[in-house]
Amino acid sequence: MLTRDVIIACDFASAEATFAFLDKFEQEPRKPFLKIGMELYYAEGPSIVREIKRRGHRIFLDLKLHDIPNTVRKAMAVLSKLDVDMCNVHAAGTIDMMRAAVEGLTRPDGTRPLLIAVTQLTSTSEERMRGELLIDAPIDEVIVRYARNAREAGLDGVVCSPLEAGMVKQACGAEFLTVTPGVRFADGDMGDQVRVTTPARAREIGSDFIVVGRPVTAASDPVAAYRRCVAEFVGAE
Ligand SMILES: O=c1ccn([C@@H]2O[C@H](COP(=O)(O)O)[C@@H](O)[C@H]2O)c(=O)[nH]1
Repeated sequence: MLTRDVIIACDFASAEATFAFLDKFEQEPRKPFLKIGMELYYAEGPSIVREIKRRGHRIFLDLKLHDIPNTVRKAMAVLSKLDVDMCNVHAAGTIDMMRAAVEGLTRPDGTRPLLIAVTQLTSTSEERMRGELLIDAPIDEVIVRYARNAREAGLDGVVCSPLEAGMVKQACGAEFLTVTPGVRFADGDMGDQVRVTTPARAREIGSDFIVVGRPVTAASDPVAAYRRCVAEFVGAE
């Protein structure tokens, strides 16, 4: 059983900016769990993963693979050599693609990082999903269906909004992970996110991990913002 935690999205353009940010957390008793996304990984490559790991952080490598099964299997086999704790694919790639991802990610000794699937991006509204993507179903149904597909393919959980964490747990079981971006403080700016809620509400609904970027990285005091997330979502330890 994994313990509820806050994951900081390190959406920075360079290693230099990332380490300047991380240096602020030197005195923290807990080493924050970090997410490395496309921007930082494409800028710096695998060395940024190794260096952050060397500093003792857990890493969610958020590259959201979405391609034909053979390509995803081979790409995941490469990523399996990086010592990350969690990585992901898009559930829209189908059950076959997700199964291929599991195969590729599994190391010769049978171990692998956690693998989760993005359901519908938290920046997508039901209106746009129906109107632009021509997916003609309630968004909650789509998310639960993608979560069931991910579970069938052998994945460990999904990325969804915290608003959907409860229904995913109900459909797929309490152990099936919900990793949830789309988190804002009650007084915060939504930016490009659509399906959002607060860290406190995410905890009530049952999310396992909240992923928080700009509310922490763009805060005037990022450490205080991170502590606020931990206090609301994890509570007293
Ligand atoms: O559906 C998704 C999947 C991934 N993300 C990522 O999470 C963070 C959120 O950052 P904020 O600044 O807190 O909005 C970002 O790295 C996204 O790539 C997501 O938001 N929604």
